[in-house]
Amino acid sequence: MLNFENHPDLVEPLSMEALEARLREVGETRYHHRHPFQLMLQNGELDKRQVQAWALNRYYYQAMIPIKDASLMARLDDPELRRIWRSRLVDHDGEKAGEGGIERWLKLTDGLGLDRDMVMSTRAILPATRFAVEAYTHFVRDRTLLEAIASSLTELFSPMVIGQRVRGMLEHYDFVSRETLAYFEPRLTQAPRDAEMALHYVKRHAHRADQQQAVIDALRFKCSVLWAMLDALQHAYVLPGQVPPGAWGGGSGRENDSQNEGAQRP
Ligand SMILES: O=C(O)c1cc(C(=O)O)c2c(n1)C(=O)C(=O)c1cc(C(=O)O)[nH]c1-2
Repeated sequence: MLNFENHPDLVEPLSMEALEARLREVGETRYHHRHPFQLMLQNGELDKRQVQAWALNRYYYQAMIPIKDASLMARLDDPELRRIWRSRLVDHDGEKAGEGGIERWLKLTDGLGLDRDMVMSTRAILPATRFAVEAYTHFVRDRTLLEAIASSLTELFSPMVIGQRVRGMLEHYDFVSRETLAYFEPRLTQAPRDAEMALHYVKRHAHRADQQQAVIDALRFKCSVLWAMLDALQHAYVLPGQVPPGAWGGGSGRENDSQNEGAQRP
């Protein structure tokens, strides 16, 4: 039976070990490895159009991650911490054009036959994708530094979900390859490095019960962001839902593609 971590709000501070255990419990119950869309993706139960929709929408998350990291970095007054955090920007943006995680994500959308300009314009993403990702960037900008750093702790759990996803996708879909999924390979070392640093910071800085509660809530919030992104895909492209006006409805998105379905022009 899943426990939805029904703990009362903290009154007394937890030990560092107990705080970490509580954070891991949040991930176990709320992270997107349990989402039905993620399960369908890794079990080969989606068709190509649904996988394309996932890659197209997730591009917006990828594109906004360095922006949220830059806003977080602007608030770090310790050069050592800034140096460490800076590696996240380099991971995504690369040292020069044609490198980095965003570029590797575009290799995935290219490989799936989506038009780069359409993907990069983000004009065809779902409204709920946009709102969820913006909620994350605004959270990091507006909340305390401790909460902002804690909200990245979902990365403690991402290697597990990435491993399952890549294995499942390679096994089940003939329209993806190791090359098109190359985005995920470096994440398996980058994410643990980043998550360790964030966890270390949180354990050192969240002493009081209210600070520890804020950290737990920040991680729950971030799990909700990722969950809401998959809910949006599930609703629009899997359930007998409806693709919202202006969002991608099928086809490559290139101007002259007769496969393009309705709904593309906002
Ligand atoms: O594929 C995934 O399931 C997954 C999850 C997450 C996450 O848990 O937030 C990130 C990523 N990927 C990722 O690639 C990434 O760069 C990333 C950055 C962050 C963050 O919060 O700063 N999360 C994630």
